[in-house]
This record gives sequence, structure tokens and C-alpha cells, in this order.
Amino acid sequence: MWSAVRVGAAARKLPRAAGTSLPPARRRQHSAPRRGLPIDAMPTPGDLPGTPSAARLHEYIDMRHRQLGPVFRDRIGPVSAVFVADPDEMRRTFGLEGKYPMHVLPEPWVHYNQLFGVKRGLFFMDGADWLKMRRLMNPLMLRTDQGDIFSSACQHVAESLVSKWKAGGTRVIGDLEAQLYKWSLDTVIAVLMGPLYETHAPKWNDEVEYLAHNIHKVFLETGNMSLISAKDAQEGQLPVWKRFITTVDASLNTARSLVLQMIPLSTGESGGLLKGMIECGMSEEDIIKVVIDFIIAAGDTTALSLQWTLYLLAENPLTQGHVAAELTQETDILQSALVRGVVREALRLYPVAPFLTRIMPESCVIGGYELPPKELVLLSLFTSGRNANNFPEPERFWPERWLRTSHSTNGSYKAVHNPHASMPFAMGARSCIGRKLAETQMITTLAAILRDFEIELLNTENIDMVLRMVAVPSIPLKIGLRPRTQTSL
Ligand code: HEM
Repeated sequence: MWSAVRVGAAARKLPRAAGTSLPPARRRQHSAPRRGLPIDAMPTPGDLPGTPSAARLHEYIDMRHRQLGPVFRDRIGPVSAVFVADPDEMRRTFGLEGKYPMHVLPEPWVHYNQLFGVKRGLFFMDGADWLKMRRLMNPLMLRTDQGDIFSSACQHVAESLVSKWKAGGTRVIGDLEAQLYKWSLDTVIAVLMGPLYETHAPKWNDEVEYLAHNIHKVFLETGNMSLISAKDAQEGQLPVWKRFITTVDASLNTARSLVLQMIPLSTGESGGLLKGMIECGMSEEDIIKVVIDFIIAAGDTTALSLQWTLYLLAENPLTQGHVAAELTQETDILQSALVRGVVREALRLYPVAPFLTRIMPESCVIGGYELPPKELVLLSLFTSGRNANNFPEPERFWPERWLRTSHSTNGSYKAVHNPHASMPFAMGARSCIGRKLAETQMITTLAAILRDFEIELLNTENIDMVLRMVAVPSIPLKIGLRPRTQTSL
């Protein structure tokens, strides 16, 4: 996944250029669906001033979309790519991704896997092997009746976190990011173990803490290698490569050791995810590689998304009050449209993976231009999610925009022109397999926190979004906690 967020004030003020609509060729596609303008005719920055920086790539690309329109081509380092911010063209891209969708993998990881012969899970798999594994895992992760397993595991972990804060009289959440990485991992382990989690979790606590710490470091070190090829870093034995492999080794070994301890416990009465994987005939090695990747994929994505959600709620006390009041009335919080709206809004403004990538399998037409096979397409979620054509008042955190209109017969939302302009989990066959778990986890934990606490933002400096492989706050967030009273509702 590539990363993402916050439009700089100067970039926001740029007028949208005349080229923001798609070229006539797109409209002609009805009569000649496969023919478009030649790719060389696609807008490019040419001599326009501006240099991309790894940490602010989303701002640079956003500026380019404003100058060049919803589809343009640019070179980022050694790579040339087509950038797309039009929601309909983004959907078309997924429609053209083929049977075995291909995405870009982080180069340091690929190099590590090749160098040490490591086999990885779904995110790294390809072709028929990927499809076979995905078909086995989809029912276990995305079926609606999985909801109960997910929700009791998420609730258990959320309540433990809040109880810890209450018991410790916490007034400011110390090292929020690290605590949320641990929370993310605890949840995945609770889902894997099902009802047996409570009995076994205490003995794994130190290992999980160590793993959370290392996964966090893996993302930091991967970000540190964004300006240098991993192969060069390895061949030169640079300190950044040495630190990277130390943390990846520690993460993979600890995750493997945990999974090996969990597998033999998951055959009896336990109703966890691991039991489902064993029962559907997966080999031990397949289980290990898929589960390790779940643990790693869940760590940063959910931890950072919840962090952004807490930030937005802390910055918007009125909305926070409405959400807290809704939570006291709603019996099934997972179905609360307002709370779901909070999560959708946070992921719209701060998509942890601000660029989705696809390598197009065949020649195809995107945005009215004909792309050759193997062309790299990057979908600019940061730009599409903050475009006023898709979301009125796009910079405003406004969860109610996702409520259905009372007169709606076609499922329209109150203040959303095009819901596909925000697709934080991607779309189609290769979209996030952890989506259901991530949503359940975030909603359940928000409910647990807001029931007991009012949260406030204690940072006095401006908080920006920067890319450290994924979208992170530019400085550590300081979130204050005050016990919630009836009068504060
Ligand atoms: C808010 C939280 C999350 C966000 C925003 C997110 C986002 C994404 C996105 C955008 C992709 C697709 C990448 C692509 O199309 O190339 C993806 C893939 C994936 N996600 Fe998530 N994710 C989240 C949570 C999780 C969790 C909790 C898990 C673990 C259970 C998980 C496991 C995976 C895996 C294994 C893939 C690869 C799927 C494949 O290639 O078939 N994600 N995620």
C-alpha cells in the first residue's frame, strides 16, 4: 500500500484548472469502448514547478490534480504512473483489474522476502495461489454471521483497554500510538482464539507487547527507506537496512511463535477464526503465513485509523457529544448510522492508504486515454475524498453527511454526492479482507471510550498528515480524558 493526507492551505486555494473534466474521448466510449486518446496525450506536469517529497506525496499529487485534472501521468522517482481522482474512473479501474488483481508491494519487504526465501500471506501472493487462498478466507472473514465472533472479541479487548485507563486514573493517554498497536494485535488474537482468548491471553501479553513494538518499528524503518532502493541499502549494509531486517526478523519470529502456540489450542471447543481455518483444510504453513500477515496488516491500519478518529472527535466536541448521546440510546451500536458515519468520515479525511495501486493486466481505457498493458495506476483517495464535487464542505468532519435522507428512495446520503469517492478499503476481489473486523473493532472501541470518557485534544501545535508508508499524524497526538457525566451528554 502507498500512503497519505492533509492538503496544505496553499494547495487548497489553487483554482481547479480547465482540465478538471475528462476529455471528449471518454464520452465517445459508448460507440468505441476500447479506443481512447493515446497515452502520450495525457496531461503531465512538464515544466510546472514542484517536487514530490515522500512524506507529503499526497499534497503534491493533490496540487497536480488541481492543475492537470482528474487523470494525469507523472514520474515519481524512477516510476511512471497514471494518477486518477475521478470516482467513476476509479471504479472502472477496479472493473478492469482482471482475475488476479496486481498491486504494488513495498520494495523493502519484497527484497527481504526474496533474500531470505520467506513466504508471505494474501497481500504478497499473486495469481492462482492468491485466488485459491482468498476463496478459502473470504467466507471466514466477510460472511455476515462472523459478526458475533468479531464483536465479542472486539468488545472484550476494548473493555480491557478502557478499564486499564480507568483503573490507572489516566488523564492523558500516554504513547497513544503504541497503545493502539497493542490493542489492534490483541483484537486479532482474540478473534483467532474466540472464547479461549480470556484463558490464554495473559501468558502471551509480553510477547504481544514485544510484537506490537516491533511492527510499529517495521513501519518506521520501511518509511526511512523510501528514498533509497532496498537492494542498494542491503548491498551497502547501511544501518537503515540492518535496523529494518532486525525488526522484521523479530516481528515474523514472534508472530510465528504465537501462531504455533495458538494452533494446538484451537481444535476443541473454541469457536475462533483459527478453528475455522483448520476445519477448512488449510495446512499449518498456510495458516501461519496468512495469520502472520493479518497480524501485521491489522497493526498499523486499524491503530492509525482509530487514532485519526479520536483526533477528529476530540477536535469536534459538539459532534462527540451527539455521538456519545446516541451510544446511550442505541442497543445495537454496530448498526448505529451516526457511529458508522464517524468511522466513514475519519477514513474519508485520513485514508491510511491514500493511494491504491493497480497494475493493469491488459491495454485499457482510463479517463479517456488508452493505457498499455502493465501500466501502473494510482488512485488518489486523498484528493477524491476532499473534493467538493464529491462531498460538500469537504474539509469538515461531518459524520451526519452519511445519514440517509428521509425522502431517499435510491439510497442517497444527506451530504455525499458520490460515495465511491471514498473507498478506504478499496473495491473488488482484492479489497481489504479485514474490513468487517476493522469496522467492528473501531466502532466497539469508540463506544467503550465515549461511554466513560470525554476526550479532548491537548496538542497546541497544528496537526498535519504525513506519510510514513501509511498516513500518520505529523506529531504524536496528546489526547486528554475526562470522566463523562450525565450532564455532559
Ligand atoms: C481501518 C483499517 C484498515 C484499512 C483502512 C485497510 C485498508 C486496506 C486496503 C486499501 C487494502 C487493499 C490494498 C489493495 O487493493 O491493493 C487492504 C488489503 C488487505 N488488508 Fe486491510 N485495512 C484495514 C484493516 C485490516 C485488518 C484489521 C486486517 C486483518 C485482519 C487487514 C488485512 C488485509 C489483508 C490481508 C489485505 C490483502 C488482501 C489481498 O491482497 O487479497 N486489513 N487493506
